[in-house]
Amino acid sequence: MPAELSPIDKAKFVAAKRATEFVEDGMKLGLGTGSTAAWMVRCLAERIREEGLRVTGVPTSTRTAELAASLGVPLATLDEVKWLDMTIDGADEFDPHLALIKGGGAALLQEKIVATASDQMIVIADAAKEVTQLGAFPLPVEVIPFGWQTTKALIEETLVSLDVLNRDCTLRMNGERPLVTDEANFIIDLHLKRIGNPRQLALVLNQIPGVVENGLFIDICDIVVIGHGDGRVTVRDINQGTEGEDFVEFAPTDNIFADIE
Ligand SMILES: O=C[C@H](O)[C@H](O)[C@H](O)COP(=O)(O)O
Repeated sequence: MPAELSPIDKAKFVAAKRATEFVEDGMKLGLGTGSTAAWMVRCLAERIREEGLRVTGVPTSTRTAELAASLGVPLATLDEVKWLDMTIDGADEFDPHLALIKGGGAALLQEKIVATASDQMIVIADAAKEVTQLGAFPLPVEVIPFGWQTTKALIEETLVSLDVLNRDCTLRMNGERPLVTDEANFIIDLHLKRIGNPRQLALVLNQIPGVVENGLFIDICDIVVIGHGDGRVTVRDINQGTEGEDFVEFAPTDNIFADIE
């Protein structure tokens, strides 16, 4: 068990813990990917152990699948369950409309499919992820490896025509080699000077041959749970137009650190 969590990890933990309180017995649940989503999987596993909560999780990456399986969270594929009650996932940025940039962990494709197939998407994030305008975080785009350089050039041309390109797009690397996603694709990160119209950008990007999906999630997220390092959580519901503040006791048990060195 780590001696002390950093304030940012505490913020992620409290957001994740609060979000798992939305989970009800019998739910089919999309399990997001990333460091914040990993806390959610740990908190969920704790509820399963302690309360006998019954859920079926649909993971959005092999990483999440391995973590959830190792902690005893029952899993199924999306094709087995077809539709989900809720997805809980992290984000790289969220704006006042709860539009998101996702894909910093290269899992955006499965994440978008799973979130879209859910009645409700809850995003969990530390407060630093909140922005007034998306786009400071490089926008990840998943492309097929065939002809990726041509696809990248077409993306850049499109961004120039929309007057949003800041500097050349970059192929995401894993050491010396291109990073390969769970779907055996590559990721191109887009460096934007501004997002422009995110809805238009998302549509235009997906029309470029070779592009599989982009990391803009628009009108998908319903609730954001924002964690703070002192244990406060802000719950913002875009459909209800409500915002409330809570406090989550920061008392993680030894069990919750079981998979952490
Ligand atoms: O591809 C990865 C996902 O979209 C993550 O949910 C996102 O990058 C946030 O990750 P983290 O919680 O580690 O900041």
